[in-house]
Amino acid sequence: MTNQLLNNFLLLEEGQTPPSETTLPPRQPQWFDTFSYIADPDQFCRQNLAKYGPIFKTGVFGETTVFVGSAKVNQMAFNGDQHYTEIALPPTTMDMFGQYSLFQRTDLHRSRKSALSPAFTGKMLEGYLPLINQVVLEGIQSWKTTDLLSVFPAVEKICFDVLVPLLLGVDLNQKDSLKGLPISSKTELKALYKTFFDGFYGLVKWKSPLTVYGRGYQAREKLLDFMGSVIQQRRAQGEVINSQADFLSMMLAGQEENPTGVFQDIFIKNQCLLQLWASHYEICGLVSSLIYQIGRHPEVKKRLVQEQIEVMGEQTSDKMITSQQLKAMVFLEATIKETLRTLSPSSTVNRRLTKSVVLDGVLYQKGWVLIAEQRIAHILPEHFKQPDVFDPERFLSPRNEGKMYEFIAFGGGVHACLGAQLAMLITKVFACYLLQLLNWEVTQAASFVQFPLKRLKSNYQIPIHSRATA
Ligand code: HEM
Repeated sequence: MTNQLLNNFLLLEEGQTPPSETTLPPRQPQWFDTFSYIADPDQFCRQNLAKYGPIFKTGVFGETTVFVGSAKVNQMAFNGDQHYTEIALPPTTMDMFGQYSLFQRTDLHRSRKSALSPAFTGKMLEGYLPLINQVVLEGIQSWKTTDLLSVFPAVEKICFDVLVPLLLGVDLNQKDSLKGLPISSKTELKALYKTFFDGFYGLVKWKSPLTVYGRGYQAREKLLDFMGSVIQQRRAQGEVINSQADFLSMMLAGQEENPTGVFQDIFIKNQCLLQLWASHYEICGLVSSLIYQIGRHPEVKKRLVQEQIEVMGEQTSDKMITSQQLKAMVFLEATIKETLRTLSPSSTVNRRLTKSVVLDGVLYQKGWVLIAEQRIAHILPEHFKQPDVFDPERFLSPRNEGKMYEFIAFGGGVHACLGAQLAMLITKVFACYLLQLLNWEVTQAASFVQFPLKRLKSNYQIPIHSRATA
C-alpha cells in the first residue's frame, strides 16, 4: 500500500489519541466558505494559500473540508481507499454513477480497472488513431475561417463525433448508424447525454422531471436502454468481434472469452456511458483551453509550428498523423501539460476520512473531507518554479517539473485517470491539425465557467484564419 511509503504517517484506530505534539490544520471553517469558493475558486485558493499555506480547513460544502495541495498530502489523500477514506460525493452524484462505476464499489475497483485498462493504452490507442485523425481533420476543415469561432461549441461538436464511435461503438458518420435503435438522431443522443451529464450535479435527490437529477436519471435510463439495443444489434449481425475496434468491442470480446467474468451486459452498458461522461467535457475543456493558451502566447505557438515542420516534414494534412510522429512532438506534449497545469478542466478530488490520520504531525480527523486541489498543487513554488508564468519548457529536461502527486490534472494513486493517454492522444491530434491549418491570436483575456468543470464560456469567440490564405 502506497502510504507505507509515506514517512511520518500514522493511522489512528478508534479511541486512539494522537501523539501529544500533533497540531490541526490552520484556519476555522466559515459559514460563507461555500459561497466564496463557488464565486471564485481560483481566488479562494490563492488567498488562503497565501495566508495559511497549502493545507487549510474550510466550511466548503457545509462541513469541515480540508484543502490540500502539497505532494505528500495529495499522496495520502489519493491512496486511502478501503483503509481510511471513501469517495465523498453527494448522494445524487453517487446514484448517477450507479453500482458499476469504479468509484462505487471500492472492493471491486482493482479487478474492474485492470479489465478496462487495455482499452485505453498501447495497441488499442494506436488502432483508434485513423478515426481520430479523420474526424478531427474533417471537423476543423468545416470551420469557417472568415468568421469568428465560438471555440467551446466548435470543439465540443468534434469531440462528440470522436468519442461516440470510440466509446459507444456507434459510428455517427455512417449513414443509418442509428437505424433500428431507440435513439434516432445524433441531436437526440447529444441532448440526452447532456441531460445525463448535468444530472450528476443536481443536488435535490428527487426523481422527478422537475429536478436536474431526476431528468439526468431518466436520461441515464434511456441511454442504458440505447446501449442495450446497440449490443443486441451487434449480436444479431453475428460478425466476428474485432476486440481492437472500440471500447464496446473490447468488452464484448472479453465477455465472449469469459462469459461469467467482469464483462456482463449490465456492466458493459454502464461502462460505455460512464467513460463518455468521464471524457467528453474534460477533453472539450482541455482542447479549447489549449487553443486559448496557444493564442495568448505567440512565442509558444512559433515553437509549436516549428516542431510540426521538423516532425512532419513535407507531409500534407491529408495524410494521417502517426503515433511515432506524435511521440516525437515533445514540446506539444509539454504545452498540453502546461495548459492542464494552468487551466485544468477538473478541479477537485474529494475523499472523506473514515479514520483519523496523522501526517507530519498534522491531524486529519475522521469525518472530515479532504480536497486535493489542483488550484493549489499547480501553483506551489516548490512544485513549479514561477508558477504564474505559462512555460511549457518546465515539463522538459533538464527541469522536469511536475512530479507524481505535484502535477495532478489526472488525479493520482489508486483512482488515477483511466483515460489520460486517450485524452492526450485526441488533444495532440487536434493541436497538430490546428497548427497545420489555422492561424489564430488571442488578444483579450477570456472568462471561464468554473463548475462542474473549468472551461471557456460558450460565447467566447476568436478570429481564425486559414494558414493557406494568411
Ligand atoms: C482532459 C481529460 C481528462 C481529465 C482532466 C481527467 C481527469 C481525471 C481526474 C482528476 C480523475 C481522478 C478523480 C478522483 O480521483 O476522484 C480521473 C479519474 C478517471 N477518469 Fe479521467 N480525465 C480525463 C479524461 C478521461 C478519459 C478520456 C477517460 C476515459 C475514456 C477517463 C476516465 C476516467 C476514469 C474511469 C476515472 C476513475 C478511475 C478510477 O476510479 O480508478 N478520463 N480523471
